[in-house]
Amino acid sequence: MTVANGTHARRIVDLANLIQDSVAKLDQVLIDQNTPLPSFEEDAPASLPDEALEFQRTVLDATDELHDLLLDPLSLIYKNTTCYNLISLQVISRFNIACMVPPGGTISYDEIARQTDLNEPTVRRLLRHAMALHIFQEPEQGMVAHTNASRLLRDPGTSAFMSFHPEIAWPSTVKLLEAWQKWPGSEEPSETAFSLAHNGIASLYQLFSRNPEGALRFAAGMQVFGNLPQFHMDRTVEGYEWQALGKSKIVDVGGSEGHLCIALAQRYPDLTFVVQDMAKVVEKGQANLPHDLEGRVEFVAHDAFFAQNIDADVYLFRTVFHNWSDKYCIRILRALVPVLKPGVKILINDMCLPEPGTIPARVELDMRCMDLSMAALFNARERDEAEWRNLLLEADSRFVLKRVIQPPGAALAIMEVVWEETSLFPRTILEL
Ligand SMILES: C[S@@+](CC[C@H](N)C(=O)[O-])C[C@H]1O[C@@H](n2cnc3c(N)ncnc32)[C@H](O)[C@@H]1O
Repeated sequence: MTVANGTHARRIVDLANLIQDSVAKLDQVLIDQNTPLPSFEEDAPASLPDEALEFQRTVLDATDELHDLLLDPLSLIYKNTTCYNLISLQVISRFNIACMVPPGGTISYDEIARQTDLNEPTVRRLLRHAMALHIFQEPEQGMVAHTNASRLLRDPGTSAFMSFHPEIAWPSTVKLLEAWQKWPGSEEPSETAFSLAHNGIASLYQLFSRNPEGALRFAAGMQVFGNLPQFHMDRTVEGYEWQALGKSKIVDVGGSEGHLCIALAQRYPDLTFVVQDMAKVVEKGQANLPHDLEGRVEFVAHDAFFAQNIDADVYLFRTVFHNWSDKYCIRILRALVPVLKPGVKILINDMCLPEPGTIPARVELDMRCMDLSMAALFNARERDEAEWRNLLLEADSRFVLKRVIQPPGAALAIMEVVWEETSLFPRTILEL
């Protein structure tokens, strides 16, 4: 039971004090750096200075917890049942409404309606809904202006990033229960909520192979997704002792167009890289490689399910395994075996789900949403430490998870796995 001076009562006061203290420190950084205060205004800065990020995180976590603590449970349930945000966001991105609103100016609902196939009352109700999310504002009756968030949506990549949930994730997620009931326990990437929602199109990859324009838009959106602070590549670049690897060769399996390897190569001159991905992807990466990295970053088309044929000191997998069920992850891991020697490292840069309630709820919720998203799209999952250990053991007991590094502020952990040949029960690719 909670009494007025009991645990919960103290918790709200503790949280309030923490918020006050952290806001004061954050404010001091802004004063010292002569940076404008956070606001929703169109010209407000898109991010806080690096020195303020730790205080920002503390305030966000504490205010969220305080907010939820002060809601009565019925209101907490009500808050979490909303399903309407995505409809206004879908319309904004479908009609590219952010580009209709002039920077620094206004446009009427009527004029926006004329540029879409919607009528004025519909546009008004949708945009007023978005305004309650701080996307657009109505500085005078009937006129629409930007906030800093809506102005960001003028950028095609940001618009593509926003459209992913209303256009792809949402229709799939509403089919998740149906998919689980239709194909209980399935690990197949074609037996998914996504395929139910997209008239039998087997996977996201198949959808994009039929729709190259959609594929480009998705790629642009994913690039912007990578700018979210918790997914930023810098967390990986700074979060591991890359320097201590000395003169090492790293193969980045499923490394896309090589953005991580390029960032690592620029920062750590002793390292060399091979980026492996599908042929079309690596072709693009090769074409865009900065000249000064030629010879240090190589691109090779390689299917991760086929036996690895490049000898290296480290095999890196960044957000690759979360796209696959255990069955397929095991195949990818076993495909490495032919080239592995004792001491070779496998670095897995992917989420390592926390024990429930051990990290701020806001951060945990994002991770658990990503887990459900992987289920809906790929029949895949995010994994906790025990699940990672089981997966590695199942693939081959010589894969030994040595460390789970959680870089500060990062959603993705860096899991250091070492190939050890002293194991009692080695299993190799030959047993597949
Ligand atoms: C979620 S993305 C991660 C990309 C990159 N590692 C990063 O962190 O930005 C997964 C990548 O795996 C690649 N991929 C998918 N199937 C593959 C396969 N069979 N062999 C090699 N790469 C594959 C995709 O093309 C894509 O670049």
